[in-house]
Amino acid sequence: MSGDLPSRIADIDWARVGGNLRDNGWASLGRVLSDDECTALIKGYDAPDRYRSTVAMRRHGFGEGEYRYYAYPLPPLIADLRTQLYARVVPIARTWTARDYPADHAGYQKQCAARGQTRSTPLILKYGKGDHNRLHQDLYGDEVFPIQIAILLSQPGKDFDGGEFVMTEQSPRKQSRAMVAPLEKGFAIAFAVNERPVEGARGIYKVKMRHGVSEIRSGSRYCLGIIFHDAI
Ligand SMILES: O=C(O)CCC(=O)C(=O)O
Ligand SMILES: [Fe+2]
Repeated sequence: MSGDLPSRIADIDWARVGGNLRDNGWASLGRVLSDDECTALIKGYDAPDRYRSTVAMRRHGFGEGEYRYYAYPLPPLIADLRTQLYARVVPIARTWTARDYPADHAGYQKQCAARGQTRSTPLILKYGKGDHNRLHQDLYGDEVFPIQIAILLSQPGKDFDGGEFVMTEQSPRKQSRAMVAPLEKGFAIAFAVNERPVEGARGIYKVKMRHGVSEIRSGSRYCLGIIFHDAI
């Protein structure tokens, strides 16, 4: 892949992303990280001083597998991804909530801090054979930024099999809709954290979204999660 991170992010068709998010609650961003960047992040999984905590998913009923929250200050690549992606999704988030979110992530973090949310939320998840991530929403307090990003760090069909990124959407008076996002190593997806607005005949209503990962059948799968609100 070519170009530095700002040009890769600038090259994404953000109007299409906004349209896909509006219509389906998720959008592919295409390739955002190089193979080398993915591999370096995976290697960093075992460097404990990068992280503020490690979560064994089974203990909390979250599934099977493990994840780690990056500690502040974030590694430069993670910090750059978070601030640059925030600047692109914030106009979309404003149309979802009619809230005038700050234009830059530092400004938004101040609003999180004012509600007691100061702990970092970017995370790296690690799954082995038989692991999975139950359908959930990444809520870490009352302050919720409505869109988040995940970047797959491993290659399906080579590093692992199974382990698909799945989402459900629950609309009032309807059965749930299931969606599967195709991802490859270094590819990213933007998706709704908890709900998205839908324009109905009688005004706007909300549909509930959840995301998770189906069982990994073989190999190991790593994923980077970029959540824009901080945690209590
Ligand atoms: O491992 C995945 O693909 C999903 C990770 C996840 O739940 C997240 O990024 O919030
Ligand atoms: Fe998640």
